[in-house]
Amino acid sequence: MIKVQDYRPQPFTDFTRPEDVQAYQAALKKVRAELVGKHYPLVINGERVDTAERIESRNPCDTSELVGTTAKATIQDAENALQGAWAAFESWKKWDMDARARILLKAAAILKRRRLEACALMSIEVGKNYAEADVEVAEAIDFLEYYARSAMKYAGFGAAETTWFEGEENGLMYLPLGVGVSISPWNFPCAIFIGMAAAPIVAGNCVIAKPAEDSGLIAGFMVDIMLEAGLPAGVLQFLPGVGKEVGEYLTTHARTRFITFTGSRAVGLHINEVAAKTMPGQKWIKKVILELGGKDALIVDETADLEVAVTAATQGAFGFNGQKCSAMSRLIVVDEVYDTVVGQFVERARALKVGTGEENANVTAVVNQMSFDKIRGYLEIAPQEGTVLLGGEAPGEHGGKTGYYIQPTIVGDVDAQARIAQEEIFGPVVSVLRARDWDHALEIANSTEYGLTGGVISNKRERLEQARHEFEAGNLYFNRKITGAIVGVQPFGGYYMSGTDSKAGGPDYLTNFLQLKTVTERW
Ligand SMILES: NC(=O)c1ccc[n+]([C@@H]2O[C@H](COP(=O)([O-])OP(=O)(O)OC[C@H]3O[C@@H](n4cnc5c(N)ncnc54)[C@H](O)[C@@H]3O)[C@@H](O)[C@H]2O)c1
Ligand SMILES: N[C@@H](CCC=O)C(=O)O
Repeated sequence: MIKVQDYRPQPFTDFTRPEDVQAYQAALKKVRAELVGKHYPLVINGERVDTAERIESRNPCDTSELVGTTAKATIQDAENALQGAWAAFESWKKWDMDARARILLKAAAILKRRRLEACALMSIEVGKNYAEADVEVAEAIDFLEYYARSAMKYAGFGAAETTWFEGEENGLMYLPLGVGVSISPWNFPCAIFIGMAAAPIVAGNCVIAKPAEDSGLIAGFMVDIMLEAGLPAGVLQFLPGVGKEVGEYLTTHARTRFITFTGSRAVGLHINEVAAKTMPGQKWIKKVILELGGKDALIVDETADLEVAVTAATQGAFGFNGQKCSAMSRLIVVDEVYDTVVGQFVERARALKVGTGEENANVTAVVNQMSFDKIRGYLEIAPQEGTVLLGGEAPGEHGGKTGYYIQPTIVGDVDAQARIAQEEIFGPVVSVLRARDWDHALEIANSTEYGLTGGVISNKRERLEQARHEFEAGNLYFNRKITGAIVGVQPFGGYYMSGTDSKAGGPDYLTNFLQLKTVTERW
């Protein structure tokens, strides 16, 4: 058995220290010199495979800048990746669990050394500011370290307990599923991309990883680290491509054993539907793991510490421009403190600095034209659905740079059933809802089809206990922000329309990618 010290999450960098800011700025220069402009081909069976067409990755904070390109996989590439992964599975499934875990631990060590480069690349590719990028790379390291250790629980015959039965030996063993496809979003393009690949891989599966179109470079960077760590050919196939093309091909394929998907509700539900249809020659029921969107609420009651409330609301709403499934997009405040809380929240948000990821602004540009247009659509209906207290405009430029800039926006007195209170906007736009009292606030919080994150700022113990049971959220937080789950500390995932509650970074996450076999021998 592998000998490692207990898992401890990575500490975050303190960017109030000038030396840490300088180190980050040096990394930005290094990345501009060495990674910007780079092209990442596909990786199939350990070989770099290029394609005639390419996917461009542009800086959302300055769309004139081409950050780099990836290959654009064809259907034939997807087929080759799938067949190659099944061939690799024949040997990978026989590796000892600790040998597989060692590769993740080595990848974590490499990423620790290249932490600043990964951060800087995300600042340029998706517009993360320093702290957001730093926390994400810490999470990526944590996923590798945590899943490597979790894997040990599932090694060998008898890994899960059975009851003694006279005259027989009975035992359970965990087996990998086979080859699966991992489809990831652009908003956590390092941590979620690698977490969704590393977990099935350490469990003995082979994975075709399809990154989001907007974040192929950081994904390619992570694949290079996994290969450098010693992952054998074919175990991780890197397949940047268009979701509707290669994603669709693989999710409907008879030889796909499992699909792990993180992204929008619409695409997730579509995948769930097509994956449920049995294709000719298919000999299993596909396993589908879905992590989808949210319409996450924070309740502030009249007993709350208002400073805690305003800080939690500001961080939860505007961290990475609200582009988190966990973002606070509904602030529910009881009438008695509504005006005070909302007034302070608006002032705090007004002070946020808008700019580029590289400038370390609080709020940067949203990821792409589609997001920009979608959010603009919500800004147009906002005045009919409430009172716009802050922002409300989408200037599309900042400091002379064209980019997908949206003003931090707060809309007050929104009805709980309004579209901006029900639909995921995925941008820096918050709906504030007035509740008569605590019971009404909880009722409003539970009035969407989602169930991802939620929070309560209150000093009343009975209410916190009630919320513990009745607030419908996969991740519930009291007296703090509702974003920023840490691997192993706050296993993450939602239920209802937010997903299958698989709890990434949790103690049972690897069982999503394992099947159990009972073996009995009569003596
Ligand atoms: N619950 C979570 O843990 C979690 C975490 C991060 C993001 N999200 C959600 O992700 C969404 C934002 O990410 P996004 O815009 O990249 O989502 P998206 O659904 O547009 O895309 C996600 C991935 O799916 C692929 N895809 C698109 N169409 C496909 C198809 N027909 N078949 C197969 N694959 C297809 C895309 O190429 C991309 O790689 C938000 O809704 C957010 O809440 C959820
Ligand atoms: N796990 C992240 C959210 C991931 C989705 O975007 C958080 O807890 O804030």
